[in-house]
Amino acid sequence: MIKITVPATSANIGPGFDSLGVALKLYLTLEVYEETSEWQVIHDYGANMPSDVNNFIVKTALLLDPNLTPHRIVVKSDIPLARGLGSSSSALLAGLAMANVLADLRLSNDALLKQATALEGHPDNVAPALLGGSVAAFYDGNQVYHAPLSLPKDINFITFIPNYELLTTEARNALPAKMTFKDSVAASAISNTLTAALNAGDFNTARVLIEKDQFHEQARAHLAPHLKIIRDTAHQLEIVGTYLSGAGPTVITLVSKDNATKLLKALTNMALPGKLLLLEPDYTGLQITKNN
Ligand SMILES: Nc1ncnc2c1ncn2[C@@H]1O[C@H](COP(=O)(O)OP(=O)(O)O)[C@@H](O)[C@H]1O
Ligand SMILES: N[C@@H](CCOP(=O)(O)O)C(=O)O
Repeated sequence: MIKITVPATSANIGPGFDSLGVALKLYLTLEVYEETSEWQVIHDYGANMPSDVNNFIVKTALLLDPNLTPHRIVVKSDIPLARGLGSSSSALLAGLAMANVLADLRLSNDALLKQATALEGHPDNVAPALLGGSVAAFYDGNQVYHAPLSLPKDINFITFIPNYELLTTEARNALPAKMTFKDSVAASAISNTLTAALNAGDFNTARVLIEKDQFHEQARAHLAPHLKIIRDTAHQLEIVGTYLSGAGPTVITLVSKDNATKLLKALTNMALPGKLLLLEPDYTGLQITKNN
């Protein structure tokens, strides 16, 4: 049996639209069993998720090798679908990694990252899901340039996952078609300074900049009205560092360990419709193990 494990991811981290992301300790696992005459996908996502060759994971694997022999595979995941925690990237990477192993293609991580980014359209989920930790990345249509970002030691991600789905395609449709030159300069300056602050270990500057996105949050505010509510609640506790995770609707606040309990308690008392989790970064990324 081959087991592939892929972490969830939180993309953008505020102002790093389509370029910053972090892997989190929630996982999709794909177990690959015996060869079969047709693809069989065992999962508990419900009847709307295909269980045959039309399954997204199988379709992705077949893009890498159309002649792949069908297998029985089992998918289990703690990553909620269409919530802004990178479920599609985890499934996509699992499919690519499965094809890489089954067809013995021996693609490097860089080659896999390029394939995954080309399919996903942006590298901010697939790069940290593959490599672990936090990553800054840029895809020029040909190559993925990427570099690790430092995270403060003992950082926690207080994560509110609303009980409704929001497809990334829908949330991308809400984005403006254009930005002025002046606004683009300001928005990228914020993002650049955030990455420098994180790599310098200056969390006090970083957490303020995390809330200063000018690329996407405002345009998506109507799709995730709880972003403002959670940010305001955190501010009342003097906690700064709340952002829309990926395309939403999940909202995350980056906190030090001492602030985590305080914020969790306040948010629990508000009983917003959804799930609250305290997550930590995953520093390992995609893993493959083989058991005979
Ligand atoms: N494990 C999976 N198996 C098959 N398809 C998946 C899986 N995870 C995600 N998907 C597909 O990706 C879609 C969600 O992707 P997307 O809208 O980008 O949201 P997310 O923020 O969770 O990545 C799902 O509706 C489903 O079609
Ligand atoms: N940069 C993308 C990130 C999408 O992440 P997801 O987890 O919501 O798929 C965007 O903001 O559209």
